[in-house]
Amino acid sequence: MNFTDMLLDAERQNRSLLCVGLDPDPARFPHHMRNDPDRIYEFCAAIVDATADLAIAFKPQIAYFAAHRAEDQLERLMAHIRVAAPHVPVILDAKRGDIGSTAEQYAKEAFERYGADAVTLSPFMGFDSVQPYLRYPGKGVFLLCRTSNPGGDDFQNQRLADVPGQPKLYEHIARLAQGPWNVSGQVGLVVGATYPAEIARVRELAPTVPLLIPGVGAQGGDAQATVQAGWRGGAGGTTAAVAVNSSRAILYAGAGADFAQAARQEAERTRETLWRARLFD
Ligand SMILES: O=C(O)c1cc(=O)[nH]c(=O)n1[C@@H]1O[C@H](COP(=O)(O)O)[C@@H](O)[C@H]1O
Repeated sequence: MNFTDMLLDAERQNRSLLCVGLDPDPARFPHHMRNDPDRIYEFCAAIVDATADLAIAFKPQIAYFAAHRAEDQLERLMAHIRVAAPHVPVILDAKRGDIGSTAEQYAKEAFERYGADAVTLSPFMGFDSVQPYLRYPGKGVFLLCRTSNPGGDDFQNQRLADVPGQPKLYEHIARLAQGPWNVSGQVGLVVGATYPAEIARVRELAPTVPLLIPGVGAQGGDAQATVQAGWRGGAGGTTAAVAVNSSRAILYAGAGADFAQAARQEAERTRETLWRARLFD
């Protein structure tokens, strides 16, 4: 099954638009595990087990593993997700972007070493930097488009004088993802939940691509506005997946021995809010 179908299938099975972000920070671990990077796998596996029936996707952030020399724990975690949640796709958040020959190595890392179903990429270096990922059949890529951080304005909101219609950079990226760059049919976009008006604009320009939308929870994005702007589904309509990511608000919902249960409760609450927001579409 290709990545886009996996997402839609997980949405149906788990009745969820919630992407559970796996950003393990040992300094914020529950008291009995605090500051112990050797327990990254154990922490994340407990979160996966507690939310396997609630997530449309899992999104491990690679820096949180690499910073602690914990790539081997990420490998184990990927293998664990395959067993504990075989119906939930995994988006490796790596935000790669490099010349083609180097991108080939990054693609191999994401798809062969870690076995990810999709990866996040920066489109800044152009199409040849994205192409190596598109050669992996069925694998997804999410291009950064309108990111959730305030500094996203610096480039993404600037107009491109040399492109017909003088679109903003993020609008141009959305058009490329919907059209000429989407040679694999598995290209999606990253749009921040902190900017619902821009999510709606991206949806207008890219009606059928999956959207990864981080920024609810710790960053304060509006979950309901996000879904209303980005979700396209239901009978007769265009079906385009939306995965709304929350990391810290779920991972660190509790600091006691019952942290996984606390994470589940927060995930359930967020999933419910997102799921109900579809009804206003
Ligand atoms: O690509 C991403 O996942 C991403 C893009 C973006 O625009 N904003 C953003 O926050 N992210 C990631 O999404 C996660 C957000 O985490 P929380 O703010 O804790 O929910 C982090 O892993 C970020 O690196």
